[in-house]
Amino acid sequence: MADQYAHSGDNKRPTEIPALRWEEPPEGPVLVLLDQTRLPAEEVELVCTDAPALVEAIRSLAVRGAPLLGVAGAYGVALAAVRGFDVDDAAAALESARPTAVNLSVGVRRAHAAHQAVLARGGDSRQAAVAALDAARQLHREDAEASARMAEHGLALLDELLPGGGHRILTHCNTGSLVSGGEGTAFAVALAAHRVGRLRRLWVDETRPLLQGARLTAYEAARSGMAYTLLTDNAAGSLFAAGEVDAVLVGADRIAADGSVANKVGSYPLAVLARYHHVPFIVVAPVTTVDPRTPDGASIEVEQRPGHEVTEIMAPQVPVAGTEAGGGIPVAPLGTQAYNPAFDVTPPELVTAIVTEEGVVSPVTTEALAALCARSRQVTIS
Ligand SMILES: CSC[C@@H](O)[C@@H](O)C(=O)COP(=O)(O)O
Repeated sequence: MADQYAHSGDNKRPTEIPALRWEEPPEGPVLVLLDQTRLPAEEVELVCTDAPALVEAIRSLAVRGAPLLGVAGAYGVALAAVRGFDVDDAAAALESARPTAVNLSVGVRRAHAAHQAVLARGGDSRQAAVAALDAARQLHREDAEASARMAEHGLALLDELLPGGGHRILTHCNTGSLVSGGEGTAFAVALAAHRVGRLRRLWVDETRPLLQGARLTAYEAARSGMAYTLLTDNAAGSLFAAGEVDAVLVGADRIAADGSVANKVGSYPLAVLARYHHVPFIVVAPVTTVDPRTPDGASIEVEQRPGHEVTEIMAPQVPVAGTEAGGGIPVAPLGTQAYNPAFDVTPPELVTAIVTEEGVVSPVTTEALAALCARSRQVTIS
């Protein structure tokens, strides 16, 4: 395919964009988020001073992506604790802010458990708050480390599956430093391939309806200097048919015990296309995304988002109160019903491999995933 479709990012700014940070100004501790709803047009920060503000930021997707939701949730518990709010209430509200990404509840529970453990030992609320914050910081560091190890394992897998090099990788949604304490999941693998000169091109699905691919992945790809090309989600079929895709790399929001993968809606059709065209479909996710308590794909709760995200474009993320409208530009007749699941589920038989920081699972089976979880100190098998 002709190179006029490619965009070589020429912006050599740092590739790691801090998606969130903890700050302690004189007025009191805050969690500062890069507002992802405003990217790429503006780099605007959102300052959360309490858990309800963070819950709203999570619902509106100002902060998003499975690993980062876990880190944000943990800091949210710490924020409630250090500011003297009810920590149990905050933890419950944060955990239920979005249902599909298991990492959110993993992060919230980890900081909450650290807080509770100190109280149970007779510690005071200040000591308990310090423990919650330490747990959040530790999770943040672990996420960065996991990201680096996933990139190593993922690159080795690509080299094994595609020995010729010059990889043309298709990705969906956004999985880079905007969703992680490090360089992300699937995007981190593409970045690793780019750094060693083996990425020929990153194909970026725009990811309707909220355009995480166009707005965020293209933003990250441009910053990294890699060759990338944006396509509408429904152009992926013709790209496969033209023989232009060597591998698909996506992240995950929850991986059931049987290896079913919930990820951004549109991932499942890519897996079907990949199988038809004999292209590997690779999922990259930290071990915390594997949820042994969810037995199979049918048991994964898929978040349903408001219809206006489909019937309008450019809607502000805070909906217009008391109406179904989102305040954006209508692209469908008023009153049109919309089907808007945020995620879909890919069955394990369509997944070539799951890359984690603990290594690669391939073929994807219940037994192999259970062994992975048993090896990892981060996942407790019930
Ligand atoms: C590493 S990120 C994996 C997933 O969280 C990502 O692909 C995704 O689906 C994010 O969805 P979002 O609705 O933007 O939070």
